[in-house]
Amino acid sequence: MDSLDKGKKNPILSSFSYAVIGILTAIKAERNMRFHLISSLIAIGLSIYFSITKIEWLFILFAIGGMFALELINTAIERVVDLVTTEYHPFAKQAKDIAAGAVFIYAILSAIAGILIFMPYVLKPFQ
Ligand SMILES: Nc1ncnc2c1ncn2[C@@H]1O[C@H](COP(=O)(O)OP(=O)(O)OP(=O)(O)O)[C@@H](O)[C@H]1O
Repeated sequence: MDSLDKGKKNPILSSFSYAVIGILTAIKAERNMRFHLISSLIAIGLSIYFSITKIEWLFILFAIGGMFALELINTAIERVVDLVTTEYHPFAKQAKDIAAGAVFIYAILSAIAGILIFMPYVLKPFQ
């Protein structure tokens, strides 16, 4: 049995544990992941504080989950690019910048969703 066959006895459990290891590795290595973690905790805290509706929770949870998923994919792309070359290559630049672009678009959308959801709750006492 070589090292890649380890854990094949329970494939569901092992792929779950690899996924958790991947998430923890990215949180440890990537500053952006830690930023998303803190932002997510703040968003969840505000959602509980303002007792937002079920539909609003759905948007918040999809914003958080989507952001983490995209940042993980972006990190994986960065790793693969660095594995292929640490030399300057225009395709390496394109791959990293395009993946970063995907994260950026989702981050903007998530921020807009957050503002649209929380703003009315914040402004309510002043109306
Ligand atoms: N091998 C490469 N060839 C050409 N350009 C590269 C290469 N590696 C990185 N770059 C460019 O440098 C920028 C910074 O790359 P880096 O790998 O530090 O990722 P990053 O965008 O700073 O993300 P993070 O901070 O999450 O690691 C990239 O966005 C890309 O434009």
